[in-house]
Amino acid sequence: MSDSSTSPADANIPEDAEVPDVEPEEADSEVEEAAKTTPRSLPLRVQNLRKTFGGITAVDDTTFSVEEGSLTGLIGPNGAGKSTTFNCITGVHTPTSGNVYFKDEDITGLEPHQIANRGLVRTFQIARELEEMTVLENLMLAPRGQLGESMVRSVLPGLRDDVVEQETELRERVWEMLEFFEIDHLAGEYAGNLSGGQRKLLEMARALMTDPEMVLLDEPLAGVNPTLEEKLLERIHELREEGYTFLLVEHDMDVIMNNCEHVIVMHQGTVLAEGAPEDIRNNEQVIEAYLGEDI
Ligand SMILES: Nc1ncnc2c1ncn2[C@@H]1O[C@H](COP(=O)(O)OP(=O)(O)OP(=O)(O)O)[C@@H](O)[C@H]1O
Repeated sequence: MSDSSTSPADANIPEDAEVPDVEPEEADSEVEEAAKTTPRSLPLRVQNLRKTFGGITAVDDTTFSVEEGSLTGLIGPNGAGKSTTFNCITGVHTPTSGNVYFKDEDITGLEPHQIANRGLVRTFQIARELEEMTVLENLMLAPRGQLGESMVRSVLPGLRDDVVEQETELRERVWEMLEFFEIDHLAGEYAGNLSGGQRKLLEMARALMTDPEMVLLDEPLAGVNPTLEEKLLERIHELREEGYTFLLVEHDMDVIMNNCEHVIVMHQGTVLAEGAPEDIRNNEQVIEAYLGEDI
């Protein structure tokens, strides 16, 4: 799904260009060392986030960040404030106080579509109106800023060439996405007829059609059978290798512990602990918060 582009190695280098006098082996190890020590950037930063509903404090002074290109898990017992945090990040709720930054830009209080336009999206359940459309139509309608829709073409004779071209490109991208998620055989099926797992694949494909940099997944595996679960996780890992960043809320601890490289634990509206899965699994405070549930 990544664009094919010219690699630096393919670039034309003039014959008389000055070449640094470094032994190749030495240069390699320097690059490797730099990669190990250079911290990755933090596209998402949540700072002192607070959200109250009347007298209930759902999120209370929550601060965390997510590293670029990571698959980070957000966990916590029921009522810990995970969904409210998600909703504050993606513009569904306006925080009572605190800030959300995406790529160093303050996105606090923006509308969901404004946040999506900046490259931060979440998956949404397929709404009723979309259930009455085919899988293909669902994806055609998903991307931002598209001019060309089949419907527009049918009502506007003599569309501009650039609009037709845009629709052709869009169609190609939709088929690429359908094939990537292995749901191309369902292109003509109404979304309302899909199984729970197939819906999750479509939800994720819809989110990716907006060309995001970061995807927030709220329980992407709920109700998904093991075969589709494996497929979905494989796709998430492939996308992460391409550079996408993921924040994942999931109740299934095995999924979190086996797939995420960093885990943030919320409890009573705030961050209780964060770290590598093995550290979280052995963290006394986390074990206590889950009251002995298996983690
Ligand atoms: N719209 C709302 N109105 C009133 N209280 C709310 C609202 N949304 C969430 N809450 C309360 O805020 C607290 C945190 O809820 P939230 O759904 O964010 O937790 P969660 O960690 O996602 O829980 P779960 O894992 O059960 O989905 C809970 O006490 C919940 O009852």
